[in-house]
Amino acid sequence: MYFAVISIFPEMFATIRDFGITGRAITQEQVTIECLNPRDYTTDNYRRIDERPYGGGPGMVMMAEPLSKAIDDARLRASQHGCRMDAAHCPVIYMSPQGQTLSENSVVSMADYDGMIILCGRYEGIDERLLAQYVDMEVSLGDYVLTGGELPAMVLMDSVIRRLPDIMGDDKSAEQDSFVDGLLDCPHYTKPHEFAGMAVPEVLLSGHHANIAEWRFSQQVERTQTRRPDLWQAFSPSVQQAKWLKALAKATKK
Ligand SMILES: Nc1nonc1C(=O)NCc1ccc(Cl)cc1
Repeated sequence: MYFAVISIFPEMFATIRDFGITGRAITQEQVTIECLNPRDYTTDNYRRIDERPYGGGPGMVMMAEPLSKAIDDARLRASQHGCRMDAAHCPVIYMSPQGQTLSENSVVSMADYDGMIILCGRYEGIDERLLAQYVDMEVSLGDYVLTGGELPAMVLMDSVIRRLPDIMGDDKSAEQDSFVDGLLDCPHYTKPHEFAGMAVPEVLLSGHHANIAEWRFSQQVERTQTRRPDLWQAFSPSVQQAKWLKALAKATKK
């Protein structure tokens, strides 16, 4: 999958390029991340990418011209990487609190794209005419305001890369499917057997995989019911999960 990020701080993206699963996806050439700096598309001596806002007010606004040239170049490079250049296959995504809130479901569908071009804003905002002309999708991490779009862009790329095929190996399915089903994750334990006077739940040491799977599901149910009743309301169990729920209901009735 091809990612182009438009940002005045390209160095920030070393965070996902140089470490962990996202870094490995790049070395294994499953993922390409290119950073394009709008400053490289300016024509004046000061390499201006921001100006005072029309209508007055505090701060600066990012100018349309350098961003439009950077996005045009990103589109060219995306097509050279084999991306089909339309909104359904390689959208221009703008990270902002005004966008649609990111969820695991939308991450899963975005993993099907050939690529994406992610626009990272700074200052007070980006000239609206640039957004109108180029942006296919506005995405928000949540209702809080950061100093720029770079961290949101890295969160988006990290979550999408994690859902690409052959990235997470075979252990992905277990923990991943549970959350995608709309339940919170179960607790996890590892060595040593005892920590701070607390042991590990016996069932996890039993080697009884069916009981372990049922116990983990019951923990997910309990956590989701207590911490996220909204998710619990929306939850639709699989056939196996419905069987476990029935058994759980019986057990709690006794
Ligand atoms: N919450 C969020 N979810 O996605 N992005 C955010 C966010 O706060 N961006 C900060 C931001 C975005 C655009 C500009 Cl021009 C300046 C700062």
